[in-house]
Amino acid sequence: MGKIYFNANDLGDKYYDFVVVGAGNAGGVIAARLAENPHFKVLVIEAGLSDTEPESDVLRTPFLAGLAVGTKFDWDYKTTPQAGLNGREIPFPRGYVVGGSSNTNSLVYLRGPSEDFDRLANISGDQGWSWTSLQKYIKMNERHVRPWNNRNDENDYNPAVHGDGPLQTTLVAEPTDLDQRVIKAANELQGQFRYNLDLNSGDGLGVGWIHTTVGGGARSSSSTAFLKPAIESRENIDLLVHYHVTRLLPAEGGSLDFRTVELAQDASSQRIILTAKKEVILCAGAIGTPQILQLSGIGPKAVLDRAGIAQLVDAPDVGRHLQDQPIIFYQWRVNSTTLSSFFRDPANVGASMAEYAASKTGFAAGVAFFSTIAFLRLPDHSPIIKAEHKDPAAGPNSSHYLYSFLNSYAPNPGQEPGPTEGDWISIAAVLQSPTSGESFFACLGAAADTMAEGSVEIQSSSAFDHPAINPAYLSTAFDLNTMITTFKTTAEFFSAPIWTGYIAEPDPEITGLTTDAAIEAYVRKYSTTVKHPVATARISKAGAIDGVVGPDLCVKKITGVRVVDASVLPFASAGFPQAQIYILAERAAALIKEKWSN
Ligand SMILES: Cc1cc2nc3c(=O)[nH]c(=O)nc-3n(C[C@H](O)[C@H](O)[C@H](O)COP(=O)(O)OP(=O)(O)OC[C@H]3O[C@@H](n4cnc5c(N)ncnc54)[C@H](O)[C@@H]3O)c2cc1C
Repeated sequence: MGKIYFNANDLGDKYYDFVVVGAGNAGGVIAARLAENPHFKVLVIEAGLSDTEPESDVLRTPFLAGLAVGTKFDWDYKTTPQAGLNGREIPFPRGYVVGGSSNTNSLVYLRGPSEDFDRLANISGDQGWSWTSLQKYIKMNERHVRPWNNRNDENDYNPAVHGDGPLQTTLVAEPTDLDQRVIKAANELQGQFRYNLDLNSGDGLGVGWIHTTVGGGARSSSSTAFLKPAIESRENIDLLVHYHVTRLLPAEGGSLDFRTVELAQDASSQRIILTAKKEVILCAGAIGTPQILQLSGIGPKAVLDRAGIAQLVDAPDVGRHLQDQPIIFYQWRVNSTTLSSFFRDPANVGASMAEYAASKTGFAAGVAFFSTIAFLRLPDHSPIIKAEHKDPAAGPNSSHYLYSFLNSYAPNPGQEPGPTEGDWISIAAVLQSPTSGESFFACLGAAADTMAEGSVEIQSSSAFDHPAINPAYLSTAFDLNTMITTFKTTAEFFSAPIWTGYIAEPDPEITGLTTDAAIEAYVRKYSTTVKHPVATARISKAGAIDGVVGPDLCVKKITGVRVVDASVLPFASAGFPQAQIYILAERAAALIKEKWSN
């Protein structure tokens, strides 16, 4: 068995071939796969907490997915004031825990269009990143399992596109009336709203079921599926918890080999130095990775100068090109019962939690309030695409925006009833109807692509100061137009016969959204983050002067360091990033193993 350390001094004089920085979505996969070679010794260093800490039920219970935001398991970042959002600074969650954001996210597992991966192959000049080439990594990573109630879901997905990997994914256990209506509306409307049997097939357009990273009634994360099983079964992998990697250090003598990491528990504690024999693999995510590189003197000169860090390597794209999409909710009152009535009575939620605690079954064992999704495109001759002379989608079969349908009320930040901090009961406060005795449902609208590019920049030379995170939301005409379209096309979707008599009336604020100007005002007032940041250490072709890593994910201009996480993805994903990052990590691990196996 490997060991889990909470004190770096206990590592003694151990040596490691690989030091993996960050035990998140990618880091767990990289570490576990490398440890499959018994000749490799692997250390994973995680800044955040153990995922078995008290209160970690919030991580494991599917019903509570997303509620770790703002708790001790969250980095508690905020963006800079966003001009496109009326100057608001918005919370920018990231998992601060073993498992990283794969342990705190909303569980959606959707790989996105094959064109996203083919674009990655073209940008990097390595066809190994294409959808077709990646199939074996997709299949070795993920496995479809039935939901907790063993519902026969055979007609709701395509088994041929799923594999036999450790990561478990599942469909909704008890589809609701709303879910069934969404699928029926798709069949009635066809066209861009056509039903898509399995949105994980590489066909990323249309309306279909959401797959979630849940198995056996609990979250399946990179910790539970990869890292922990590896530590429990192998001698050659250790985990050091609650230590920040504060920077990478170059080898002595002016070499640009950066296989030495400096770490510490907090700003004032002793610095510890470790050197990887083979490689350091940065898996610290789209915020942590550019932060570590900049702290190490690898980044844009102006940013490093302002923070008082000597530039060792000119790498202008470190921290640049940050992409993340805006998201918003629209609500309608319905002539039917949705979960908002269920949530209104805390006794219902209490009973479900008790059942879950006893047997991992029941309502809390699944994601019951958003189980369907639509991936849609702007019209081919959209004036906004013409005006921009550019289409940010990866190709003609990739979406520009998406809807998800929530079987409950869902307020935007600042709308009532707002979330209360704290335990699981808060979800009832968030999702119940605002008016007693009535039922609501909500449509989540989000951009799938964005033209905005922001930045992550360190503000000081301390690894314990948060960097400035500027996603530049709604800073382009394209992004604004896309968000306005998310609302306008709801009318088209709700024109399907199945909705007749179901939708009673829009929420009062939605009633006023009759002009583009009114929708723009709503979108700027309420949009927040979809929480999918990428591209802050972008991949590019070998030898290209732009980008941070080459096609093998090694950091350009230096030796000894690779990056494997969301930061290398060159553009916002038209799917959901966790699936793409799992796939990226599988192939990256294979590349690393291949390099060092002889
Ligand atoms: C609340 C929320 C909901 C989301 N919902 C979804 C969803 O439903 N579906 C989906 O596909 N995606 C979702 N995402 C996004 C998705 O989870 C992330 O894009 C993905 O998990 C990022 O993977 P990663 O490996 O790049 O980073 P992470 O999984 O974030 O891992 C980075 C790890 O590095 C650690 N770290 C950072 N800095 C240091 C340092 N200096 N030293 C040591 N360790 C460090 C972090 O603590 C973390 O554990 C969501 C994200 C959040 C936060």
